[in-house]
Amino acid sequence: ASVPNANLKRQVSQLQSSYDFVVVGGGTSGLTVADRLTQHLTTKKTLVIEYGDIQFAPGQFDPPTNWITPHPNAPPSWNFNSLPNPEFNGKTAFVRAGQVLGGSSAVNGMFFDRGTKFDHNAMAELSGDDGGPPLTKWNWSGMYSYFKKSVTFTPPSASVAAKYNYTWDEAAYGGTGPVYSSMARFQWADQPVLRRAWQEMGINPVKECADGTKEGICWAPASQHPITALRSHAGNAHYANVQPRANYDLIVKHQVVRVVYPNGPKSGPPRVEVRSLLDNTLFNVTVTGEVILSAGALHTPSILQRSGIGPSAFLASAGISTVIDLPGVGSNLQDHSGPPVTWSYSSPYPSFGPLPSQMTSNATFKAEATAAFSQTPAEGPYTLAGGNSAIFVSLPHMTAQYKTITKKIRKMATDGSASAYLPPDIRTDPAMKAGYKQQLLVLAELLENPDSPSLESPWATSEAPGGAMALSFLLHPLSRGTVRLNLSSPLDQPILDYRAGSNPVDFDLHLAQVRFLRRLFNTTTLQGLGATETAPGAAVAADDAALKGYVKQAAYLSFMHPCCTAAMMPKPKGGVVGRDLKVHGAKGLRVVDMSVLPILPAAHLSATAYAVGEKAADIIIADWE
Ligand SMILES: Cc1cc2nc3c(=O)[nH]c(=O)nc-3n(C[C@H](O)[C@H](O)[C@H](O)COP(=O)(O)OP(=O)(O)OC[C@H]3O[C@@H](n4cnc5c(N)ncnc54)[C@H](O)[C@@H]3O)c2cc1C
Repeated sequence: ASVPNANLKRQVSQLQSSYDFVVVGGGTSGLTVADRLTQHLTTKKTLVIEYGDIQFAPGQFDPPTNWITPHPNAPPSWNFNSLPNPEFNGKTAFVRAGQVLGGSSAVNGMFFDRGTKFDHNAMAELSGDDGGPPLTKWNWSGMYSYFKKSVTFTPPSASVAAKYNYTWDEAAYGGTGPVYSSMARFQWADQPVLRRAWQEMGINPVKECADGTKEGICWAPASQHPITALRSHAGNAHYANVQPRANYDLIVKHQVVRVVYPNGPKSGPPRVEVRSLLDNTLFNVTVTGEVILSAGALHTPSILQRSGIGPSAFLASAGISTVIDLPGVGSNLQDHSGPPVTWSYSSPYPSFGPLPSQMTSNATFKAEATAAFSQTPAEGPYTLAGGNSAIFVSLPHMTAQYKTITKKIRKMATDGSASAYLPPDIRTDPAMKAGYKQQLLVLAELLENPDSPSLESPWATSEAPGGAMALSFLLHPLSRGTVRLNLSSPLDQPILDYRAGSNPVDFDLHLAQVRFLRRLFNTTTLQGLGATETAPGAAVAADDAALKGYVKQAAYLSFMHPCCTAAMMPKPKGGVVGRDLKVHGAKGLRVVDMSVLPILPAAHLSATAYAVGEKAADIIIADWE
């Protein structure tokens, strides 16, 4: 990585006496906002305060890793283990978040897709869209231009496109944003096998999945440079590659503890209390314009709670005086989750080649892969990152019984029984109940829509230890978890209570997904290869209770997409921010990161984090210009 040439500070003494804007967290959304603010509001000074350091390479999937290498709970990532999930036999969710300049975009799988127009229209409905100014509309038409703006897309060469049958539509792109989006120049040998099998299951290839519709088989670009295939992330795109700007300061290895309103939250902006990770000293940054919280879905709610903004009962238990009682802070946690189906082939798997296991088992293959990546343009397995294809399937295309499921959801929403599934400490709160009811009604509509995917199965390869697998992602979960401060150590990572499966309808959805994916084993392609199902197995799948047992045992409870912990919904619906992203009742304080989504989209989240950052920047610039 190039050495950053903007104004890097490592000591508090190097900071200016006050800033117009302080962005808390130099991650995916935060650096997007900081870049745009400093570019357009040239007389205003912006400071980014980042917990991690500048540590750009290697990220996950970058050489010299073995394609997927576990990271320790240390920079550049935080690892979280959630509280045990009783509905999943006490299993914990393993979640990771970026702890580095660039945030999670610097460590993620680089799968670079977008949600659907149905997702974003649903979010707009939940945000309380009442026909206000276009800038604060969060429906698809209010978001699409920001998805486009945030990236520069480079189509694959004709030969690469022909080799892998890549399809795309440049009309979905056309922006010149500093984040690169391009197609891999490599696929593992079994990739086309699954693609053929999915088509035999009636899942049709979609030419372009980034234009608001994506029900079918999708190619997604990766967030990587089109020639070098190096990871493109917020740290290099929105900071290191920015020409020096006198109004753009960054301090790294400092933790924002909280925001402080000395005269109450109506007389903002607040000052920002910061802790040096070098010597543990505390100091305040004076802000004259706004504080923008962009610490990600797991840390933004922690900062709000330490600031006295959150569920008052919880704050009282933590010994923190309530500044604003906002029960939604950290109370709407969602993530993608689900079990795989697995199989083996009668002939030895390596009749396909190459496969990812060769990265660890064959030193020559790995050396060749490393050399290929250094070519111009880069070639080989390292250009694929975590993979760039997936199926996205709607509930009506998975099961004829879909209306039984959506009827159940509507019933529990309208008769009020659903509130029993909310986290215990906010369960009786009228605003949280009203908001959850609306979320469920909106989700029932999404789940019923034959064009709105509710299952994703991503694949770069089906190879897995001991055989082959296809994962299922529950794209629109109904269960809600919490992020709460660790009372014995409130400056540390917060406590995550995923509460996976607390709404029982999530199991109906998991069961429908597994049963649908098992149809793979009846396809001519997999039968022809002698595929034998290893899990869950026909006997288990035939029985609801047994299959539920399998889901509990085999599910991954996080696919690293935590969100929605400071939801953009009205205050009487349990929301934390309005459509202008301002925290309800707090002057000079906004949230701009994946916390603000009210529900998960049918997508991995980084493209959405950039688009939200771009849109937020325009909203803030319009307010201050
Ligand atoms: C391992 C992994 C794999 C993933 N795979 C994909 C994928 O393939 N495709 C995809 O689209 N998405 C993927 N995601 C998700 C996606 O990258 C994130 O959802 C998105 O980048 C989040 O953006 P954000 O701006 O909300 O937060 P982040 O980008 O995480 O930024 C938050 C920043 O705040 C900093 N911070 C936290 N607390 C403080 C504090 N108190 N003071 C100062 N700074 C603080 C953090 O260090 C971080 O830099 C993955 C995520 C992970 C972790």
